[in-house]
Amino acid sequence: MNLDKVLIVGCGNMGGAMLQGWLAGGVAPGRITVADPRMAEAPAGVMLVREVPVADFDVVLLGVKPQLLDAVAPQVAPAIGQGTILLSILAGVELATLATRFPDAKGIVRVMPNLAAAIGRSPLALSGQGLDQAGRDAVTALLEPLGTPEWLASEDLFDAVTALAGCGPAFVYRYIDALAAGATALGVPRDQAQRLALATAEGSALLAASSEHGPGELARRVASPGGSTQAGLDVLDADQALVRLVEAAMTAAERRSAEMGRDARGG
Ligand SMILES: NC(=O)C1=CN([C@@H]2O[C@H](COP(=O)(O)OP(=O)(O)OC[C@H]3O[C@@H](n4cnc5c(N)ncnc54)[C@H](OP(=O)(O)O)[C@@H]3O)[C@@H](O)[C@H]2O)C=CC1
Ligand SMILES: O=C(O)[C@@H]1CCC=N1
Repeated sequence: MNLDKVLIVGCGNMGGAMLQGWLAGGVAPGRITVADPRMAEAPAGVMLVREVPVADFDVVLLGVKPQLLDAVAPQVAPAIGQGTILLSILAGVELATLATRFPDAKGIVRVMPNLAAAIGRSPLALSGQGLDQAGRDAVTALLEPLGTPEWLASEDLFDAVTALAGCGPAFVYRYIDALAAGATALGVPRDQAQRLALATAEGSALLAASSEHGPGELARRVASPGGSTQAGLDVLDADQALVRLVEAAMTAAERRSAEMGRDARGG
């Protein structure tokens, strides 16, 4: 299946990151049209329009806020022909909700990426309806330049996966800031602490990604018995303090996704 012509509707933070990732990954700019009312300019070769054109696209990527679904759906519907696959990155909004707004789509796929799509390093969780294996394979191939697409066993996992893959970078950035703030409190100059915290996070993630060992074993290798790392880990691990805090944050994010989905369902 040939997914040649792509329309991005709403090219803000996340749609823009996907556009950047596709171009960096070698997708020809002439394949992509962007419909966004206020985007200042599109990268060279990408067509920028202010309103959704009446044309058949192979793929329409919906990149607006979930709360705008009902306002945008009538504008987008004319761009969806019998052969069009709709990709939605809208947090919370279910396949069934999308199907009522876009009944003509050949297939509908929810995608949960994150901002690292811009550098081809995003997880991309997928759940879809209406596509055969060839269609799913074509969607996977289209998304591969953005990172690591993987299909979920069930759409029921989507809000949980949103809390991880979609929101996750913000949680990681908070942790990097917390490392820097911790060092600043110990007297390290703020800008130096920020540099060291970022380099620590970058090196640790790259090492974990390329290591045969999991994060637990890597942490064990950092922590000499009775040493300074173990003293710090004892604080993070006491009463599962860090795990419980992160679980609470992810639960809140998951609930908010589900709530946005319910709001969109009722629209
Ligand atoms: N940000 C993230 O990291 C992630 C976001 N998402 C999902 O991505 C979606 C977009 O989020 P995000 O990129 O952060 O939001 P943004 O507000 O940055 O992007 C939305 C874009 O849509 C534009 N827009 C508004 N109305 C229309 C319209 N009628 N037609 C076309 N474009 C329109 C907005 O323009 P203007 O600003 O001028 O109104 C803006 O450029 C959300 O549904 C979110 O759930 C999913 C994963 C991660
Ligand atoms: O905050 C949000 O709702 C979106 C979904 C995942 C990341 N950003």
